[in-house]
Formats: sequence, C-alpha cells, structure tokens
Amino acid sequence: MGVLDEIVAGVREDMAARKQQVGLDELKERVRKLPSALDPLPTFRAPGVSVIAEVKRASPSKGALADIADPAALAREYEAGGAAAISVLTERRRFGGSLADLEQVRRAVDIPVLRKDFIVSAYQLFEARAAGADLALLIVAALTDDELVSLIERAESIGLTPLVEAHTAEEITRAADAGARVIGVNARNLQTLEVDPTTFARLAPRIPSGIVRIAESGVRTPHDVFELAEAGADVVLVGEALVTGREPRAAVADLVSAGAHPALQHRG
Ligand SMILES: O=P(O)(O)OC[C@@H](O)[C@@H](O)c1c[nH]c2ccccc12
Repeated sequence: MGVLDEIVAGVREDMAARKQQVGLDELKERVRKLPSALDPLPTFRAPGVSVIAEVKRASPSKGALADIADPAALAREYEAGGAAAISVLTERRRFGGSLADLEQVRRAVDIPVLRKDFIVSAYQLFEARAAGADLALLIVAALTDDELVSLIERAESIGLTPLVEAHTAEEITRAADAGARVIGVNARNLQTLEVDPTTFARLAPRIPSGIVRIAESGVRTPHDVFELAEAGADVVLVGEALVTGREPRAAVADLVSAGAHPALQHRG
C-alpha cells in the first residue's frame, strides 16, 4: 500500500467518527444558511502569477514543520503579503491539521480559503463549505472517474471551486475530462512522497487552454515562481517554505512580486 492509500484509510476512519457527531443533514442545513462562497477564478485568471499560501503544521515526508500557535494570525500575515488565497491543511494524522484551523482562518481573512485534504465523499465537501471554505482539493489519484465527476459537480452545486490535483499526464486528462476548471500539478508523487521539480514544466502543456494551471509543491524562491510562470503557471501554491521561513508576510510579498514581473505581463 502506498502512502496515499494509507492516508486515505485514516481519513475515512476519522470522517466516520465525525459523522457520528454531526450528520449530513445537519451540515446541509448549515450550508444552506451561509452567504455565497468567494469566487477565486477572476484573481487566478488575472495577469501575472497569483500565490496561494498554505497553513501547514506537518507533512508525512518531514514530520513537524512549524509550531503554528495561531493559524488566523499566520493567515493574516499571508493576506497582508498579497496572497490571492489561503490553503489550510485539515488532515489530522499526517499533517496535524483540522477543520477548526480552517474556521479560524476563514474568520481572519477576506480572501478565498481552500480546504486541503483527502476528499473522498460529499460529506467532506459539506464540511468544507460549512467551515467557510471557498475551494476544495480533489486528488485524482485518490478517486475513480465516477467519483471525480460526482464530487466536482457536488462541489460546484454548493458554491465550492474544486482544485483538481494531478501528478501525471493521464491524471491531467482524467481531470479535464471530468470537467475541472482549475487543475493543480503536484510535483510530489503522493504514493512515494518524492518531488520532481520538472513535473510542472513537463505537464502544463497538456492542460487544455481555459483551465487555470496551478503549480504545487517544492516552490521556495522568487526564482522558482518566475520559472513556473514562464512554464505557464497562473498560480503557485506554497507551504513549507512559508511556514519554516522567518517572515511569512515578507516571504509571500517576495513571491507575489516575482509573479508580477513585467516580463510576465503578456500572460493572463
Ligand atoms: O510544502 P510545499 O512543498 O510548498 O507544498 C505545498 C502543497 O503543494 C502540498 O502541501 C500539497 C500538495 N498537494 C497535496 C495534497 C495533500 C496534502 C498536501 C499537498
């Protein structure tokens, strides 16, 4: 069993326990009462490269990354640095996250918030929206084609923008065929946890035009952002480099200004 399968098995167990506390109908009722979600697409499609900054406490490859006492305060720093959206890892066992982290972040910022988790059921989409998320990650490698299509439709029906994550050319085709409007290319293979920094440049040309292209994982420096932009990225998603650095606000601002470089302004 690869790492991804192990994580998903744990996620299913944790979800079963939460379902005992809060049923699907109650979640649906909460979601019905909410104002509409924020739409990240106009910012993602604007000229230059947008930055999604991630609240990430730990990872399966590195263990504990940062002691984040106040996720809301960190998210405010990211927003002040010019982040287009905040990603919050909500998986508990390997990433140390929770929906409580996402709720706190939601209350602290005015920009879109992404639920970063291993979503395999509609229940988790309702949880995400009820906690205030505007986007939800869907990992192609963890889903069948039928599941992917139905989760994309369900997400959109409750106002969530699905970020559909692929790691291979075949997964990009599956994502596009399933109706993804936003595709993330993860440089990390979730079965082996290895990062291949050439992944985005190799696979981006396979993403049909009109679909937002996000480069995920292993992005550290303004130079990385510049190169990914030249390879066709509309958005970069950055976690570890921001939570382990000294100054999150300045670190985001440096990445944002690299993505706004005049040489990239022909892109949109
Ligand atoms: O910390 P990094 O290397 O900047 O990566 C962030 C993000 O891409 C990574 O957290 C991630 C990408 N896809 C995922 C799926 C599940 C959990 C985590 C992830």
